[in-house]
Amino acid sequence: MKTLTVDLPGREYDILIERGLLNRAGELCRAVLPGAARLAVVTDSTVGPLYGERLCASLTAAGFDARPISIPAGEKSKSVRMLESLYDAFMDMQLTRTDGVVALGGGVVGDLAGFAAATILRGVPFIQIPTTLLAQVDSSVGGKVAVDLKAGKNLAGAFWQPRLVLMDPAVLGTLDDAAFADGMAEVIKYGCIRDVSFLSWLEQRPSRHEITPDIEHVLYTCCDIKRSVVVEDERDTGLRMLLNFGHTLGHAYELAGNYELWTHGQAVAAGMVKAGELGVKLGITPPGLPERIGTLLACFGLPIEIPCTPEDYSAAIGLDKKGDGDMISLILLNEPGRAIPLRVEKSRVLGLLSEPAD
Ligand SMILES: NC(=O)c1ccc[n+]([C@@H]2O[C@H](COP(=O)([O-])OP(=O)(O)OC[C@H]3O[C@@H](n4cnc5c(N)ncnc54)[C@H](O)[C@@H]3O)[C@@H](O)[C@H]2O)c1
Ligand SMILES: O=C(O)C(=O)C[C@@H](O)[C@H](O)[C@H](O)COP(=O)(O)O
Ligand SMILES: [Zn+2]
Repeated sequence: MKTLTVDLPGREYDILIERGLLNRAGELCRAVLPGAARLAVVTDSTVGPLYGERLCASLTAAGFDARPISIPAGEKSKSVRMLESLYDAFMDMQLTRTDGVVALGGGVVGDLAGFAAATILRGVPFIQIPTTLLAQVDSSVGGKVAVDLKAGKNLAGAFWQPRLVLMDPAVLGTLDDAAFADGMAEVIKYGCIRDVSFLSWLEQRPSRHEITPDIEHVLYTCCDIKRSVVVEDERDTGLRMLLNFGHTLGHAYELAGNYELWTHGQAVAAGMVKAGELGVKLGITPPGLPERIGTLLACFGLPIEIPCTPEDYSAAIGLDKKGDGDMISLILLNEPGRAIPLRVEKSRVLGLLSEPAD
C-alpha cells in the first residue's frame, strides 16, 4: 500500500492508495474513529449502486451503524438546498459529534458532504473515499469543502480536513472516458505548476490506455504535490493559490454554462490554456507553452477554448477568492513546471481577455 501523510499540526491524516482497499474500509475507518457508532455514508445516484453496498458491508463488519444517503449525481447537487437535505438526514439518524460522515463519490459528493460535516453540530469527523480520478488526485485532499451559490462556484465553504483519505484505484475502472479526462485536467495542472519532469512523463503517455498501467504512480505524485503545498499554506493565503492555476477563468466557463454545459475538468482545461495566453501577453509565460499544454489536454478530448461573455468573465473575476479590492492574483506559468502569482488590476485582466486572439 502507498501511504502519504498530510502532516498538519493537530490534524494529521493519511492518504492510503491500493487496489481493493474499498473492501478493507471498515477496519481502516475504525482505526481513525475508534469510538464512533454511526456513519452517514453520503454518495450519489451513480456511485451508490456501484459501490455503496460493498462499502456499507465492510463498515458494518467493523461495528459501525452505516446509513447510506444518496444525492442526484452532478454539479447541480453542490447546492445549499442539497446541503439542507443532508443536515435533515443527519439529524434523522441522530448523528453526534463522536460519529462520522463518509463521502463515497467524486468531487461533488466530497465537497458537499465535507461542508455538511464541517458545519453540522459545529463539526463532525469526516472521511473521504474518492471514486473519480479528479477526486483522487485533487478534491479529496487538502480540506477545501464547499457548495456553489447562484453567483458562482464554491462561494460558501470551509476548510475541514478529513481524518482519512482512502483511495482504491480499481473503482476508476467504471468511470467513462469523459470523467477520466476531467481528472486528467487536474493531473496536467500539477505538472504545469510544480513538476516539469512529470509533465514530460505525461506527454509520453497521451491517452487513458497508456496512463492506466501507471495510475498508482499518477495518484501518488499528484497527492504528494498537493500535500506538500497544503501543509505549507492550509488556508490559501499564499503558496496554495498556485493550485488554482486555470481556475479563475475555469470558474467563469462553469458559470457561463450554468454548471451543466461544462464540467469542472473541462472548464479548468480551457482555463489553463487561456491563463497561458494571458501570461504570454503579460510577458511572464514563454510563447509556445500554452500550445504545449493545449496539445496534451486535447489528447484526452478536453476543450482548449470555451466561449464566454465579458459579463461572465467579469462576474467570476469579481468573486474570485484570490481577489482583493480592484486587484486579483493571477496564477501564471513563468516556465514549464513553475507557477507564480502576479497581482494585476481586474480591469486590466478583463481588457486583455477582450482583445482578439493573436
Ligand atoms: N475541494 C477541492 O479541493 C476540489 C478540487 C477539485 C475539484 N473540486 C470540485 O469537484 C467537483 C468535480 O468532481 P468530479 O469531476 O469528481 O465530478 P462528480 O463528482 O460530479 O463525478 C463525475 C461523475 O462521475 C460519476 N462517478 C463517480 N465515481 C464513479 C465511478 N467510480 N464509476 C462511475 N461513475 C462514477 C458521478 O456519479 C458523476 O456523475 C467540482 O464541483 C469541483 O469544484 C474540488
Ligand atoms: O485545493 C485547492 O486549493 C485548489 O485550488 C484545488 C482546485 O482544483 C479546486 O477546484 C478548488 O475547489 C478550487 O477552490 P476555490 O478556492 O477556487 O473555490
Ligand atoms: Zn479544480
